Amino acid sequence: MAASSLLQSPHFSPYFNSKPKTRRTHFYVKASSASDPSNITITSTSGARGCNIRDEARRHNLTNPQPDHNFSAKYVPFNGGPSCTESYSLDEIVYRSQSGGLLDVQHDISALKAFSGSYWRNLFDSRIGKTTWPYGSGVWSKKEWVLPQISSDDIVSAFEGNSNLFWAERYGKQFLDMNDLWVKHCGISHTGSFKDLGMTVLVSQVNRLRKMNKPLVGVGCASTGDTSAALSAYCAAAGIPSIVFLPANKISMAQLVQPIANGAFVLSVDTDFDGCMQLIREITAELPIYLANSLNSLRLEGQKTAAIEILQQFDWEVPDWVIVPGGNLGNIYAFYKGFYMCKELGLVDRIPRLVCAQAANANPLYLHYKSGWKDFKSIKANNTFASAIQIGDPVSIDRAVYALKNSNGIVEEATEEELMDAMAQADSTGMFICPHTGVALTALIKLRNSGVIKPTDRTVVVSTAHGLKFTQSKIEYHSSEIKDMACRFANPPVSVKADFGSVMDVLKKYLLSKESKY
Ligand SMILES: Cc1ncc(COP(=O)(O)O)c(C=O)c1O
Ligand SMILES: N[C@@H](CCOP(=O)(O)O)C(=O)O
Repeated sequence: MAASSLLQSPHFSPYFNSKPKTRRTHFYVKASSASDPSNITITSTSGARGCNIRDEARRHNLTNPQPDHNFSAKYVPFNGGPSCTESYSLDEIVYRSQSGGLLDVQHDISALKAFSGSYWRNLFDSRIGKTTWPYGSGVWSKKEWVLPQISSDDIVSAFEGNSNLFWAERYGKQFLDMNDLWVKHCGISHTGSFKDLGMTVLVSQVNRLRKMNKPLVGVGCASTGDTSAALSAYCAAAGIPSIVFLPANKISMAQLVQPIANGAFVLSVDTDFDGCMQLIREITAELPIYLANSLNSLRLEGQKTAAIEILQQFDWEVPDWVIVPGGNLGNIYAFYKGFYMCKELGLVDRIPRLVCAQAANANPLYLHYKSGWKDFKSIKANNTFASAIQIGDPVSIDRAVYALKNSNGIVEEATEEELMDAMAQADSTGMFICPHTGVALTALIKLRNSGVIKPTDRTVVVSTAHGLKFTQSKIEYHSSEIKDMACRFANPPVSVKADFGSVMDVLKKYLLSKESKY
């Protein structure tokens, strides 16, 4: 029987029919060799009562050794070209190429290509909605494409990913005359941002390196708030010390309290994010602290799974546009890489056009794009409500330019008023987005107004963090407290005396105002 039909067979959805709390039956795809993709069987094991999912996976691996596949990955210089021979094992501690350039994780594509696009689609689909370790994670459900060589036992996961792809029906129709607008809610996640996707990969690899007795005492990052939250949570789950460098008074309270609560060593540094980034790079070169920012290409391997997930959620149909807010610029490349791998390995036949959206107060990529990609200049980023992307010297600038050039991409920007208005309008249709998503929505509004994005184009806006991390900006907006901003969509609470007549008066006024709109 062909692999794809086996995977589609009713036997391959064991969890819907079993009673997980008492006794589980696990089904595994087993390939005897990567060079013979047709030689795949499905075997099952029965879990004993009371044992946990990691134990079950461990026992399964002992009794059914992993197939002798050839999947592997290594570091190579980013965009090094076919003649480049420089490479490093993922078990080395290295962040830069010999020439000082960025690195990329390169997979053995020919080994992955031994399996068809439909094999991969079916395999990934078969893992959704289960609790099998580690595939219950949206990241590790694509393990073969992420870190193929890591033992499942070393993985540190909060079953991140599998985030909601929300059909923005009312927002699309009411504000943009669009019928097929979607918001990928990457911020509805373990620590409230897409950073969890990359951090599970990085911390898992650190866990492995520490077990190999590599000299790593802790893991560190510079952060505008979300990377530090994710790093500290995953490190805490694994019992690994984390050290975070935060720009003093430039991140939200909700973000600041996350690493504090998770037991990180928190340094509040009197500089901006770019200053913190410079410092952590210097420090990690001197001390046995592993660098967790997206300069480290391991992170992007996890983040790219959000792109694969979007395709999967559309039943492997490719959207026309994907809009991503950009700061340090790792994520826009991660999306490109995820989409590109799906095309290269035959899961889909094209990739979407990418849009990177920046705050006008922190827009070095936008300026570079507008100059026709002439020489890039870093800038001093100004304060923005989209504080997590207040970055003037993005480490992944080369990756972002590559992603945009190769996806026929566009860069847009949003002023403070535009991003706050977009956020308020989106919230008024039932979302509760962060200001960075407001930046992405502003890009969409501009591209719809100019006719670049058509009403029927299937468009995905990537929402990168949970709105609850940024309540202060919403409070200021709805109190109309922001200097030089009209706050056109503010919806302040109405103070009313505690008597029947007063309440009736304000309610009648409110209901009349609603009635006049019909
Ligand atoms: C909420 C949020 N959105 C967007 C971004 C931008 O992602 P990147 O730095 O990968 O461009 C960040 C971090 O930089 C972020 O924390
Ligand atoms: N927004 C980020 C900035 C750092 O980005 P990274 O992806 O390079 O870690 C944050 O939350 O710190």
